[in-house]
Amino acid sequence: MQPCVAVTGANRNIGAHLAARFLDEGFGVVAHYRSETAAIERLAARGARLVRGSFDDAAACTDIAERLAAAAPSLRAIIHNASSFAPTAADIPAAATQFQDFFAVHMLAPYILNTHLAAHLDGTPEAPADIIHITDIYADNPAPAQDLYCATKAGLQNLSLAFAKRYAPRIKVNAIQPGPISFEAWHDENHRSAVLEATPLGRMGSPEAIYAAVRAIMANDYQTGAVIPVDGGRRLGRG
Ligand SMILES: NC(=O)C1=CN([C@@H]2O[C@H](COP(=O)(O)OP(=O)(O)OC[C@H]3O[C@@H](n4cnc5c(N)ncnc54)[C@H](OP(=O)(O)O)[C@@H]3O)[C@@H](O)[C@H]2O)C=CC1
Ligand SMILES: Nc1nc2c(c(=O)[nH]1)N=C([C@H](O)[C@@H](O)CO)CN2
Repeated sequence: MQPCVAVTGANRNIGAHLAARFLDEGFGVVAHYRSETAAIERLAARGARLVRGSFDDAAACTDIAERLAAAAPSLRAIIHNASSFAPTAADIPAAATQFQDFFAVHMLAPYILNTHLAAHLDGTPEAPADIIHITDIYADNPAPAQDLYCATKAGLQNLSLAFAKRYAPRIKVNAIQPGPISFEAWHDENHRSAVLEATPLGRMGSPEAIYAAVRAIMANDYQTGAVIPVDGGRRLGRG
């Protein structure tokens, strides 16, 4: 039977690329998504099983976890890719709402899904399964304008270390820290130029670079609790 991988936020960009590449390589895929997109329809047409839902609160995360478990009784890996990214709002009530939303998708959802799905991960001490959290280089060195996003990504990164201890030796738990893979529409030209100027490799990364890091972690049976930047050196700057 083909090994199966669950990917969250699989309807666009990096998540959609990860799911498509796992299908290319003959894995079964359970694709979680929130909004309908052409990319999620393409994954379904290629045989991916779909689980739709929004990580709004504990009840919603638990419901999604149960539907993921039903869709894939046996899992080789779970990739926590889903994420919300926005500058912190200027007023406190709006920022407080953002904080709850970022906490739910970046920390509560991985916590609940991992706790529910650990028994469905088909690892052994000799051949461990994988949980991979996609964090951000900003988890270690936050951008003040996105402080709430960064803080919850740092929380996810810390959960990676706790889960690495909790689920060893049957499951490895690692984090990947992307650098500039894509820009948001609200990133102006000055920001884009400044980011690339501060990136030693001088160019944007790609979703394929993240997929390569995912597959390298899965291929290494002696790596857990690792935090792996895939950022063109962006975290170092040039100075
Ligand atoms: N792109 C980059 O340069 C960088 C990316 N990263 C990280 O890499 C990962 C992928 O990035 P990227 O592809 O750009 O991400 P996107 O922002 O393009 O997509 C995020 C995904 O998460 C889903 N999502 C967001 N909030 C929720 C929620 N509350 N419940 C369920 N699903 C939700 C989105 O669904 P919907 O379509 O419905 O909104 C979408 O599928 C993320 O974890 C991101 O933080 C880190 C650093 C840099
Ligand atoms: N969920 C997301 N997280 C992040 C995104 C994104 O588009 N979605 N993008 C970035 C930035 O582009 C950054 O890497 C470059 O300034 C960070 N996180």
